[in-house]
Amino acid sequence: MGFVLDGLDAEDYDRTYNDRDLLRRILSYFRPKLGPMLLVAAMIVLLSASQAAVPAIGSLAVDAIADGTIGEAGPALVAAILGTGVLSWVFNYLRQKHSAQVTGDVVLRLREDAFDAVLARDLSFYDETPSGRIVSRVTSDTDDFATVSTLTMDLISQVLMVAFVTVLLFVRSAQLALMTLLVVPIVVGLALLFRRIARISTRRAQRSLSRVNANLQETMGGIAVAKNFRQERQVYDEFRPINRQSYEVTLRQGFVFSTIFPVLFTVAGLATVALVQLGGSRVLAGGLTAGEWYLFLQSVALFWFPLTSIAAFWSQFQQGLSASERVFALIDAPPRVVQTDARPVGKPAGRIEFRGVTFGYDPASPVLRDFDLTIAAGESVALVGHTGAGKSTLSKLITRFYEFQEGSLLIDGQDIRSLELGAYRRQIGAVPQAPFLFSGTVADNIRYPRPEATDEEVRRAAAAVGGGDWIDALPNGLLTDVGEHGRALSMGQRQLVALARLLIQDPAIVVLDEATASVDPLTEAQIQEGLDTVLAGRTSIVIAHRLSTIEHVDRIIVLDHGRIVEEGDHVTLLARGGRYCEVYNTYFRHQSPNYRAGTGFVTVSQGQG
Ligand SMILES: Nc1ncnc2c1ncn2[C@@H]1O[C@H](COP(=O)(O)OP(=O)(O)OP(=O)(O)O)[C@@H](O)[C@H]1O
Repeated sequence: MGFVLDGLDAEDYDRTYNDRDLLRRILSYFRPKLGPMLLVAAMIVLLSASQAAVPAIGSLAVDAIADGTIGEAGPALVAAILGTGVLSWVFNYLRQKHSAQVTGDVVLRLREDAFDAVLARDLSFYDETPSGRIVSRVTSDTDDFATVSTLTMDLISQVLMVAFVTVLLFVRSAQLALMTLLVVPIVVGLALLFRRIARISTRRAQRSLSRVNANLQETMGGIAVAKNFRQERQVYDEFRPINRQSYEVTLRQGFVFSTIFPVLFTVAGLATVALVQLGGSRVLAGGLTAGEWYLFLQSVALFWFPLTSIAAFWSQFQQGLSASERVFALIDAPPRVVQTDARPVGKPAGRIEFRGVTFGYDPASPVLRDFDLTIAAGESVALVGHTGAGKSTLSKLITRFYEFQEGSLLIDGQDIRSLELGAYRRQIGAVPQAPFLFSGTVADNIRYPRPEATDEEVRRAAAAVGGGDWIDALPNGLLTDVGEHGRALSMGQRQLVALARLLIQDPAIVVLDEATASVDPLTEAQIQEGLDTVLAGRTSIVIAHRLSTIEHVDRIIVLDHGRIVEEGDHVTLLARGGRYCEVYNTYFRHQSPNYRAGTGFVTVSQGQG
């Protein structure tokens, strides 16, 4: 279907639940609310009965007029109509109040479960799923689900009212009642047929909307880059087809839904004509009273009302059902990182061994093949190599953000899969290139891994990093507000905060992706000093971008296309003139204090590579 449906595929964790499972799942959310729901149900029954009483009283009035007894019966009938009006209002008020409470509670729990599931997802989930799509599952999808429960209660109420009217009609004339019921199978058949089509087009509409959300979210995230490169036009041009697609899909959904009404109204109109004809001839023949005839006409009209409103609600109903399906799929998505055991971790020494590890983001094209590497406890290792060599991939496996396909990864000789994941992660200090700071103060951010850390501990950690002078440079010291994502701090300051945070966490293993952005020499020196403090006594794996790091570490590992092509310390490797020297010439040479453009190249031996 070309453009209109492009990119509207399901997420790979999406699934289709059959109606029974979906219903069972939905009901499981309502079960804890059984008490208030029974109250709502009682109110619905009473409300429907009092509404159905109105045409019944009307038909008594018509009969009373016909046989001339309206004079005596009139006041009682008027009082009955008024009474049922007041009662309807009271029942309706109680129903609305309690059903709003039930729905609100259910959505609250559903949203908590969805958010909990999102937090539990592996990092691969976030790499693969645009955050806008996740946001729309947790927010608008749960809202759509709320609409379903409100609509369901409305529908039940209407259907009950029809049931009461039908009973009344049966009491007065079985023949007319049976005539009215004749149309039910036709309408139900049509509605069932329509249901399938509606569900498909609704699902597409939701996906297209979440594509719009995802695009907006990404744009906001990268707005600084877009503006810097004057790409506003291109960003807009990318948005337009996605927005257009949402328009087309929603329009198509509207068309699908609008087909049901003409069909239903036609059937309803034809059936009403037939019924009026049949019933009218019976009245003329004297088989029915005028009151029965009145009740019959009212019933036919009432009968169509819930049936057409089922169709009218169908779109929202379908929307809510497929929304709930999407939320459940998110909640049920199986984790990729699977632990086989939950052995206690304690304080590991920090020995890391990759044994024949094969891993690919897409298993069909591995990034690491049969990879072996042993890092001793307390050793500091720098990973270097051209972009895409697999440096970050190694760190993502150690942090257990991704699941490898073959081989084993041992921590202190124990299979990484057998460890208690939460405890293991607490022993891993991972620092990304651009450390993320949460809104709050510098102290809040340093305390992040251990909220119970005292002010004194926080102050000591900050002071231990780079001598602590950087804190004095902050306008409000440790109480300086870092702004959204830490934007109020310089890149260098953010890195210093991240290092102090590591000291509070006190992990056994540090995995650090060094920032590529250069900072001023003073901050650089503070960061270097901070690193020396933070890495002392811990196993560290640094994706190195700074000359001072590669000069200081115990061992440098040169990676190329997921393989180790050389290893050793800086001096030995430089002397060897191999692959390391190529990498050095490209990335590190210019950082030397003696660097002058065009000089300082290290000779690479022929035949290397
Ligand atoms: N989330 C991902 N999904 C799919 N492929 C990925 C993903 N992350 C990395 N890759 C691929 O895996 C390979 C290794 O990437 P990796 O990020 O480990 O390289 P790197 O050496 O850290 O590079 P850089 O220095 O640029 O960060 C690359 O070919 C990259 O395209």
